[in-house]
Amino acid sequence: MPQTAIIGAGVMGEALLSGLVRAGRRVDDLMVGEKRADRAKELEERYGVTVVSNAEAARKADTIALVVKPQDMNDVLEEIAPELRPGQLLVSIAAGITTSYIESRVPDGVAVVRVMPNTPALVDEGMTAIAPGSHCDDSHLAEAEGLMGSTGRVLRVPERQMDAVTAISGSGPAYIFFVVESMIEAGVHLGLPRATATDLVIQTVVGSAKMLRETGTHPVVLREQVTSPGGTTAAALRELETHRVRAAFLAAMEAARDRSRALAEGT
Ligand SMILES: NC(=O)C1=CN([C@@H]2O[C@H](COP(=O)(O)OP(=O)(O)OC[C@H]3O[C@@H](n4cnc5c(N)ncnc54)[C@H](OP(=O)(O)O)[C@@H]3O)[C@@H](O)[C@H]2O)C=CC1
Ligand SMILES: O=C(O)[C@@H]1CCC=N1
Repeated sequence: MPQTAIIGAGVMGEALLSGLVRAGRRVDDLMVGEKRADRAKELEERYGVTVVSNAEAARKADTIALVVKPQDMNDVLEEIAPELRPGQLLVSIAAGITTSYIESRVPDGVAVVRVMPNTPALVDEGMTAIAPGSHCDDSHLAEAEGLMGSTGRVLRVPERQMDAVTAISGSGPAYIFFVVESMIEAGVHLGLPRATATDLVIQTVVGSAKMLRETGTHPVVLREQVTSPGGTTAAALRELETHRVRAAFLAAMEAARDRSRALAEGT
């Protein structure tokens, strides 16, 4: 069986590893590149996966997922480049790092796919966008799709859209958790016990997400269904507009897109 290595076993690296294991990938066909001994032991105990040096991962694996921070990417590529050979596939999860950045640091003929997942991958509800580099064929894209498909949905996009994707779905879960946090605090302000407010908000978010996915109805229509004339929802939405929440979301996601672009320049 083809061997897959994951270099960088933090939040997303472990999300990918656990997704592959849950999806039935044989642990014997997986390996992890991790430099910290205590973390390596933890992963070996939790998943039964073999932890190796980055160089060994690069030498042995057919597909190598690069799951380190953008700021660590150059060092990792310098370390593994001498071990790489044409025909191998690099799948990069790092925000902002372009396929051309990676291609210029590895031997010719190594295929690169850039992907942007999100943390709901941990519960198999991830959203990943994937974009091919310049030496990719369809089998490389299909391999990356299979890898990321173990943790949720996968969408192919042109690479020029990746910074926007990062701003929307990559960082997206944080915005939703921020809204949830704010609604729970508001419930507490209104006199609800914290546990009650938490239950109410979480189920409201889960139910609303399910309606969006299962009905396919436009969010504006779903919002209008909740908004009775002269009622409570209209009063609340008016406050959100007065506080320019819609404009704040636009500005926030433009900032995330711009930050993604800047990460490639190492700033
Ligand atoms: N978190 C998220 O929601 C998302 C993150 N991403 C991207 O995923 C990547 C990883 O992010 P995240 O998992 O959150 O970050 P983490 O900091 O949790 O994980 C990065 C891991 O890489 C390890 N690492 C650093 N240098 C090396 C090296 N030379 N060799 C092997 N391992 C190394 C770190 O180890 P140590 O701690 O010992 O330094 C750490 O375990 C980033 O590029 C990010 O842009 C993409 C989508 C969503
Ligand atoms: O905040 C970040 O830079 C990473 C990329 C997308 C989500 N987390």
